[in-house]
Amino acid sequence: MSKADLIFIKMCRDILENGVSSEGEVVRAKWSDGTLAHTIKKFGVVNRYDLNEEFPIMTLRPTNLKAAIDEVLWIWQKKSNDIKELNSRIWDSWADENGSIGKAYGYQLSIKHKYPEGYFDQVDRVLYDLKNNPYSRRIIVNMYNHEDLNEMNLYPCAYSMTFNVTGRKLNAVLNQRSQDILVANNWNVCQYAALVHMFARVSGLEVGELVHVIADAHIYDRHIPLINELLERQIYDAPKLLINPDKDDFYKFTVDDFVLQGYQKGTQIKIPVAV
Ligand SMILES: Nc1nc(=O)c2c([nH]1)NC[C@@H]1CN(c3ccc(C(=O)N[C@@H](CCC(=O)O)C(=O)O)cc3)CN21
Ligand SMILES: O=c1ccn([C@H]2C[C@H](O)[C@@H](COP(=O)(O)O)O2)c(=O)[nH]1
Repeated sequence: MSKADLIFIKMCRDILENGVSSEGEVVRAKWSDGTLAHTIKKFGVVNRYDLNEEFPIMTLRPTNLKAAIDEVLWIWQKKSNDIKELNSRIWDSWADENGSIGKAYGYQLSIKHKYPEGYFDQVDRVLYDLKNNPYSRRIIVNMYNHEDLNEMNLYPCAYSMTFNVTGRKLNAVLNQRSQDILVANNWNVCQYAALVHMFARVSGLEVGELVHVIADAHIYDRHIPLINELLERQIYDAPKLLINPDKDDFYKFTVDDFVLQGYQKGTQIKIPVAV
C-alpha cells in the first residue's frame, strides 16, 4: 500500500475528527458563487516521506504529476511569475490582466543576492552549496519576502525549503503556512519530492527524507463529502518514478524526464477550488 495514501488518510481523519471549524470567523477565501469558504483546520501538521523507499504520490485519486512538476519547474527553474509560461490554468484566478501573479514564487527566486563568492539567486546558491559545502546547515530558500508582499496577488503558501545532507542523502524540510488538503496536499508533496530528486541527482547525492511542515492544514467545507468518499477507497501500491538518467543539469530537466511506472489509482473527482 502506498505510504503517501496512509499518511493522507491519517491526516484527513485527524483534521475531520479533531480539527477546529472557522464558522463564525472572518475568512478570506470565497467560492465562485461568493459564499465564504469555511474550513476545518489543524495547526502544526508534520508529515515525513522517505523518498528512498517510494515516490509519495497518492493512489486514492490521480495526482497530475506532469502538471505538478510543470509548476515547480516554472517556479524553481524558469523562476517565472507569468502564467503564460505555465502549461496549466491553475493560477489563472490569481493573475492580473498581464498574466502576472506579482512578485511571488518564481520572481523571488530570480533575484540575485551577494555572497562571499559573488552574486547568486537562491536556487543557484543551493546548487552551489550542495556541491561545494554539502554539510552546511545554512542551505535555505525563502520566498516569503515582506518587502514585496504588497505586490503579490496571493502570499506564498509553500514558502521555504531547508536542504540538509546526512551522509550521502539529501533531505529537505518544506515549510508551508497554509494548505488546501484536498486540492494541493499531494500536489505540493509530489512537486517538492521531485525537486529533491532533481537536486540530489545534479549534486551527486541520493534522496533522503522530505519533511512537510504545515502550519494551517485545512479542509474546505465543500470538500468534506469528497474527502469522506476518498477515505473509503481502495489503496494501491505506490508506482515507481523513473527519471531520465542522462540529465545532470537542473536547468535541462523537463516534465518529460519523469515517468511513473505502474501508477494504479482510483478515478478522478471534480474539486471546486476556493479563490
Ligand atoms: N484554494 C486554493 N487551493 C490551492 O490549492 C491553491 C490556491 N487556492 N491558489 C493558488 C494555487 C493554485 N493551486 C492549484 C490549483 C488547482 C490545482 C488542480 O486543479 N490540479 C489538478 C490538475 C490540474 C491540471 O491537470 O491542469 C489535479 O488533478 O491535481 C492544483 C493546484 C494551488 N493553490
Ligand atoms: O501551493 C499551494 C498554494 C496555495 N494553497 C492553498 C492554501 C489556501 O487554501 C489557499 C491560500 O489562501 P490563504 O488565505 O492565503 O492561506 O491556497 C496550497 O495548499 N498550496
